[in-house]
Amino acid sequence: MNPLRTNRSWPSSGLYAITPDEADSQRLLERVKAVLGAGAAWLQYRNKRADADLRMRQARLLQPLCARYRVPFIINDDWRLAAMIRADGAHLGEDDGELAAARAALGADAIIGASCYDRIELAREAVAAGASYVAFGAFFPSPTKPHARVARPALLADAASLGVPRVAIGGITPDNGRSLVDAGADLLAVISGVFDAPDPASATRAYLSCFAPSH
Ligand SMILES: Cc1ncc(COP(=O)(O)OP(=O)(O)O)c(N)n1
Ligand SMILES: Cc1nc(C(=O)O)sc1CCOP(=O)(O)O
Ligand SMILES: [Mg+2]
Repeated sequence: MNPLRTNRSWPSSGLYAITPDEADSQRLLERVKAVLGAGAAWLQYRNKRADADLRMRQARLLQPLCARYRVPFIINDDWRLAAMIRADGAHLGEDDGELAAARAALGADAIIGASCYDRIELAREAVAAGASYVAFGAFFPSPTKPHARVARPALLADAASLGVPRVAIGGITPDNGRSLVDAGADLLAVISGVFDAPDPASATRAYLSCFAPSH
């Protein structure tokens, strides 16, 4: 496991829950509360369908909950929103702006993640530009992003020497997650497997078993 390079003491392994495109803010809050209560390590606020106003309101609703559970609160796509509300970090993909600009705005202690898809070179560049973690995927067919590029689990081992936590994403279930942890993933990032489940708390607990020592 690679520790996060920040002065804050955040966990650097476990379930990284990512919110779904939920318009009903109260329902979102209840489901996130269940997931954090069941032991998710990190939360990313992601809502690709919301306008800027709803994203701001939902982010402000979830932020104190994360603080209460001592779970880092990461904003997807929009480092300016993260800076405005003083979130714990931001996640940036290839269309989401310059990582160095996000680092300059958010400061040294922010968690800034970078999508690296199926490419180790992107991960090297991201770490050089100040990324706190690198994310690879999709490892399995993703109900949320059916056309995502496909990544090989061996990438996770290739990225070990980068010295930052490695996040795996894309179609991860409680049944296939352990194979990625065994391949080197520090965090498993999941949307549908957690939030489309009838009981997100028990789904969360099922993911945690991917990190338990095997007998
Ligand atoms: C942890 C994590 N990994 C990857 C992504 C995907 O980011 P991106 O490629 O920018 O795609 P969108 O999420 O913006 O659709 C992520 N959000 N989180
Ligand atoms: C947002 C996202 N990014 C991916 C990538 O490969 O970069 S896969 C993905 C969707 C993850 O959702 P689910 O857990 O429902 O498959
Ligand atoms: Mg993005």
